Amino acid sequence: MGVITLAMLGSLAVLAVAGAVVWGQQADRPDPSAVLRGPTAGHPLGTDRLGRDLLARLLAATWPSLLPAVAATLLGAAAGITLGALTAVVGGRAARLLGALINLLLAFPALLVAMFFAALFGAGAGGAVFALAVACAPGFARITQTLAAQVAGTDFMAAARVLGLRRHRLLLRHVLPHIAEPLMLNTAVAAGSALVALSGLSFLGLGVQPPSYDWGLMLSQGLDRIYTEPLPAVAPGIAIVYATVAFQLLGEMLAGAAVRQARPRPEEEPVAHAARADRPASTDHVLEVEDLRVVLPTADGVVRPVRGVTLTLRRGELVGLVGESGSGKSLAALAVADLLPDDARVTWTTHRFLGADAESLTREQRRRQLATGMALIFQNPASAFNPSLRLGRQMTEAVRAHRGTPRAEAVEQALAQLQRVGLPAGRRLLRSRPFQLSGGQRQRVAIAAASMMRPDLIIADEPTTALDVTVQRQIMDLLRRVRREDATAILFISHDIALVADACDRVLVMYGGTIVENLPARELAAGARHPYTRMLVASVPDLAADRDPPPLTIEGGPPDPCGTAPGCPFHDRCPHRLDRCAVDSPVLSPLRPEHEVACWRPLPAAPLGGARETEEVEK
Ligand SMILES: Nc1ncnc2c1ncn2[C@@H]1O[C@H](COP(=O)(O)OP(=O)(O)OP(=O)(O)O)[C@@H](O)[C@H]1O
Repeated sequence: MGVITLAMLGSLAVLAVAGAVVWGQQADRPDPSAVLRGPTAGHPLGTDRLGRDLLARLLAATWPSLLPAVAATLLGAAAGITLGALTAVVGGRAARLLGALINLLLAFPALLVAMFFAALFGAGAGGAVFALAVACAPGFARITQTLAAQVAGTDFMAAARVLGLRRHRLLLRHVLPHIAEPLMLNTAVAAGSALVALSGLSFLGLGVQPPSYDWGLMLSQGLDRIYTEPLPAVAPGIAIVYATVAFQLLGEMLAGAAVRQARPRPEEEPVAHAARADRPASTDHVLEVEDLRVVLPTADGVVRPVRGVTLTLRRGELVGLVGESGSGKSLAALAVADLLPDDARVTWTTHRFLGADAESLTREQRRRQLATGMALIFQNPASAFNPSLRLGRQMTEAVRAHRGTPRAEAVEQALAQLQRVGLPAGRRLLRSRPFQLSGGQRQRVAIAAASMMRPDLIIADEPTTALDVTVQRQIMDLLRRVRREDATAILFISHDIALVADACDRVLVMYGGTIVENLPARELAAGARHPYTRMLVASVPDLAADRDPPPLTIEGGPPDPCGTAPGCPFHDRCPHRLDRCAVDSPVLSPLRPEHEVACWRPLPAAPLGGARETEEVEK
């Protein structure tokens, strides 16, 4: 498509530049002896009423046909984009007024607007260009407004506003660069439409006026004798279609290039989705995942945020997943829930949920199994709910869709769940919209909604991080209640080591996309054997502890998620590393029942005094 598009655009560009120079004289030379001729060898498209060669006129008209179309598009785009983008940087009332103005302008059909203004500005090429620019500006304003609205709410815009950036800087530096790509595509496509519209205006006598001419005027003049000589009308029609298709293809090509740039193909990895037959399915195991890997394409190459995660969750078990930011906790969880974007490459050797291998299910069976068996609770309860829908509808949606539960029964179930999470005024709540609730209430509703299907597994991705400390404990207690009463397994992702140690049964410690230690939560403080776990625990500040020396910090930074270096991911930050740590990757191996570690040199168990003492003893 790229080659064809470039060939078409190239031919138009050559004709536009050379057409008037090469064929201009011939196009304007009258021949009284050859008036209104049909196609002959000398005049392949025939002649007009002054005996001028129509092929020469068609080729010479490339420039006067294309230039006004491109000019009108650029003018309309500049006006529309400015209008639309302003809605993102001006304040509330001004933005609403601008929005209303855009809606008002859009209410009139573009061609009617163009005809009105063409008549107002006076017939002629200049008037037609301005008329068309006015007509296409609202379309650009609308798409820009929509795109800019997505940028307006971002954190970086908020930060830029806090920094006191002026509006034009916000516009030029933050808004326009983020939405430039779709606008360019739109402009290319709009140029084709502008050509058709301008030709239409010339056809109607509102555009180019004789003795000037463009394809639209030639089409109009050829129409008089279309039944006797079709070519004089058909040929300019074909020229208009040809140029319009070239502009449309340019838009398609730019769109394709944008998508490819955003999603380069991830490298093929030799990991197959082959289930391991040597591990029998266990009904006690809700989830069994082995060697889970995620590869994500980005503009700078592929990242490998999850690099061989193996985890098992038993029924009713509350398992904490901890690790520093960027270690791949969320992506591993989303991969388990099949919620990663389509371009993510997810592989595993075993993925068994509720005893069924993922490969043995059809797409539809798997979708249904995940929808009914698994629920997710996200960090930000504000974005977990659709702000425009009442909570009742959102809470009952899944049971009604997947279980066919009648509405009244679903509402009763929702009320019972709300009661259980400590929100007794259920009926009023079900009629509320998410923004009417506090963060803690919303997270309770999220837990109630997650429990509606009585799922076998709840993945809670930092459900307490956005809440204050007292509410955090309440939410944690709720999750424990849910798992106790429903025997639901819970994977609890958190940065709060103390909370995890206190509330969970087992802790998985993640570093650099792999699980480096799996141990009972009660042993986290004193029994951790991996140096990273030990340092992670030692870096947690304790209100009761002596502040001198200050809490430990782990020197260095996390491994590059794009890197492919061998060895232990923690080796360059590890004070206990051996030579082999840089070259051999340790695998998660049992030290004793219920305790696994991926380390070539696990530390000795710490004395009862805790991790900090061990660090000091070792130093
Ligand atoms: N859509 C994405 N495209 C490319 N890289 C991504 C994408 N999402 C996440 N990453 C990268 O993958 C790595 C792991 O991200 P993930 O969100 O799983 O970390 P995390 O351990 O959950 O961190 P946090 O505790 O801060 O939420 C990070 O380096 C992140 O930058």
